[in-house]
Amino acid sequence: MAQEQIAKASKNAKKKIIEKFAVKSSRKEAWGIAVKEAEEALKMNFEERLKIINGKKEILLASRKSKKKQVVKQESDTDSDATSLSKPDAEDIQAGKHKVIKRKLKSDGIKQPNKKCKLSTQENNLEGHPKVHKDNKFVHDSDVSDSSESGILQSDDRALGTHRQSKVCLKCEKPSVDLVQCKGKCFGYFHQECLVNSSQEPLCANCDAGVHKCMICQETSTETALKRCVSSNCGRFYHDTCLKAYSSMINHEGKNNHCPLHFCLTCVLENPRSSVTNASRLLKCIRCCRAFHNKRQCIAAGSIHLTGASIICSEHFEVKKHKLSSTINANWCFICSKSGSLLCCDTCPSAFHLECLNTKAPEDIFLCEDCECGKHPHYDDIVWAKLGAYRWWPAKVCHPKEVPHNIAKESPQIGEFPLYFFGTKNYIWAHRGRVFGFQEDDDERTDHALAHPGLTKRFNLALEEAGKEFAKYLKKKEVSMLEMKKHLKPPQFKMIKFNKPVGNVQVPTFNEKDYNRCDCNPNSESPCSSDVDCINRSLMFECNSNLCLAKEKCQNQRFQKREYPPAEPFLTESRGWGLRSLVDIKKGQFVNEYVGELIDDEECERRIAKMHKENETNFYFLTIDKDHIIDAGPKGNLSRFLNHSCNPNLETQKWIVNGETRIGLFARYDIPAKTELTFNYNLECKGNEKAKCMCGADNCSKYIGVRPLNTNSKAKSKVGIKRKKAFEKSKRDDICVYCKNRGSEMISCSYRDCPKSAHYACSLHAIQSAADNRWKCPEHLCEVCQTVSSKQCSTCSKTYCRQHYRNFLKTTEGNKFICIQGHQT
Ligand SMILES: C[S@@+](CC[C@H](N)C(=O)[O-])C[C@H]1O[C@@H](n2cnc3c(N)ncnc32)[C@H](O)[C@@H]1O
Repeated sequence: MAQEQIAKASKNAKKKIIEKFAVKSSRKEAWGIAVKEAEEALKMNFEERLKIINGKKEILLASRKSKKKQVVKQESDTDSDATSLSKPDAEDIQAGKHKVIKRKLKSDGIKQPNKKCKLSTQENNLEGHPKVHKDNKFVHDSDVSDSSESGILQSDDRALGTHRQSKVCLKCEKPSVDLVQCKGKCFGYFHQECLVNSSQEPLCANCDAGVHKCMICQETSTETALKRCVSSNCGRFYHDTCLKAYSSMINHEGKNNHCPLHFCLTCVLENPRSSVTNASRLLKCIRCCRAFHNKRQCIAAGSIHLTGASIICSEHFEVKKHKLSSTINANWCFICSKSGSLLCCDTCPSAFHLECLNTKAPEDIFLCEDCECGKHPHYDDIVWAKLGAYRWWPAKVCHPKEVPHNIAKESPQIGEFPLYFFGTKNYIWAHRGRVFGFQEDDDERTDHALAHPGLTKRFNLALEEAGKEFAKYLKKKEVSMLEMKKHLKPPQFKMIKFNKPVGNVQVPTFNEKDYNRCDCNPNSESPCSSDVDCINRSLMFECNSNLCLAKEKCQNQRFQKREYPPAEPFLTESRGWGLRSLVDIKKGQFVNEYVGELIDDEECERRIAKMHKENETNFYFLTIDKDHIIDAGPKGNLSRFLNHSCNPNLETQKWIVNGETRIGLFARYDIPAKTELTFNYNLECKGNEKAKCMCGADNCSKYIGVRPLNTNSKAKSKVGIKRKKAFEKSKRDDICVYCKNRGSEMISCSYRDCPKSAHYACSLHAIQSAADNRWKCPEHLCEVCQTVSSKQCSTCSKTYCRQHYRNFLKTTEGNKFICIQGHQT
């Protein structure tokens, strides 16, 4: 009874206002009365609203019904003004052809765009009051009641109203400020009546029964079979396998075991290899594991806002038979653009040849990669859209806030969003099953135009408009990408200064006795630099800071002093993060040391297997020798961001620093500031086998670790071997200095430019007894103590170290050395 009175009073008040306005003679008086009555009417609305807030649903329904009646009346009043949607290509399609399409669509069970289609025109709606042609209206009665009954509000933020601060009941999905938190493990909120009545504590049915729904596969399992998100107050459950499969599919591992509801899916899909640092609030889907930043470029179009933090995402769109809600697939392959027998995605228009996908026909339904990851259209996307018999037509995905009033107020189904058709200026509510992304040059498809000689002006206009909008869209996207990249931080790792041995890995302890002091004059301008012939430097030994006579002036302690030119990680186009220098670098300059955990081969294989299992694609293993591998994954320094290139600007060199072998990166040529720094991974960087190389170099071998094409001697860089001058293989002796035979597995003498080689097996004893684990041919070892020699007899090539040479060598007139004992001439 009360409702009727309220509705009647409100109607009367409005009527009176209009009447009073009509009285021209007593305008002032009428104005006064009108204001008074309008106030009353407003008050009435306020009361109405209060009642709604208090949960008096009947009043809400009554008010909606009365409003709807008005809309219907308005529609019938404006019949004559409206323009109906002209079929975009009606003129183009010859009658027969058109019929064929119609028949096909009919047989597919797809509804034709008829008088009930969801359309309107901009001319009528953008300004002033909306005028909707009867034929263009598409609000189904069922839609309105559907949404109100399921508690789903419009996707327009304005509709949130008092629900912004409230929570959502996880059973009936209605937002309310009056909810009780379940005392079980789910931490969910429910209406009292939605909880289990029998239990003493407030418990939801799932917690009461000890079962929960996996937010990924949506199947219910017992608590023991599921894993709960570690985040406090999250309480979402997942099957471990589902979580792993999902993480690898979207190429993102939840930080510290947090579930996917703690990162923005859109940001992750756009930058899978980066941790997204934008901590702005996330809108979380109450039905699944998807969350988005509360920004129009992040949120999936068609998601329904329930509260300021909860949505039902567009993934939950359901095909309804009575609506234009089925998916229409393209009749060409999205890879090769040709027609034929196609595998159609179940939820979007994409279609593929099995051969193009290089896969077998799935037994179950097929979802394309984008749909599987949950990559849905976003607001402002320029798309191709199809409505029944109409041809694929360029359109824009609009935000419900930005469409004409009469379109916006229509209550959409979850997953539906308004589309604006270029050229025709029509609006329609659509879903992801009817749209696919516009691409660069789509507006210049002249072949398409040629295929349809009768192409209408309107279609051309639509293409032109879409092209312009798309260019704007790309520009905007680029700007926002750049902006986003500025806020992105590289994935986290622990910064360390030196290699950290792990497990059984041993590093040699430094013994001062084994150290060879160089001959450099400590008083010279730059002792131990590349300008002077420092014996340690030539042998790729660093001088010891305590023992080198040059002390602080010594220029051969670059690893120890960490003399790295400043560099910064940056996000590359296709290779994840890379490193670039902030200053100019000179040829031969020490750039960085590759540091990380020092592991053995066994541990390395174990780590690689684990990473392969988890579909990890970034590997940070660099081999020093078969027992020592550096893993810069968990711990390292900036060098871990160095990407591979088939034509790199850095090369690796093995140096001995206080008895330990370390790997340094040195410039192959002058490198200007802001250039990406790269080195050739060769086979020394494990884990990248078969990985496609995206270095873009002219000589790229297409795969990381495969020898680059057309390499010249300059481009060759072998990890761990420094050669001051090009060490061309052809110039090397291929006869073993010990057994005098040729053969494979030869190693080269590490002394300067010495061309001598030996079989690995033959030289093993020498390597093992060498202080630095490196082989030098016997010629370069002191005849007495087998340490590195410093002087050599110019006649017989016998060599002696600094301690012993005076006993065995004498200087000749020509300042050469010769054995004291002399030689037979
Ligand atoms: C040492 S990490 C380099 C840093 C890495 N890009 C990142 O984002 O952390 C090596 C990994 O980077 C990627 N990568 C390096 N160079 C590449 C290249 N030329 N092409 C494709 N991927 C590359 C591969 O995934 C490789 O396993």
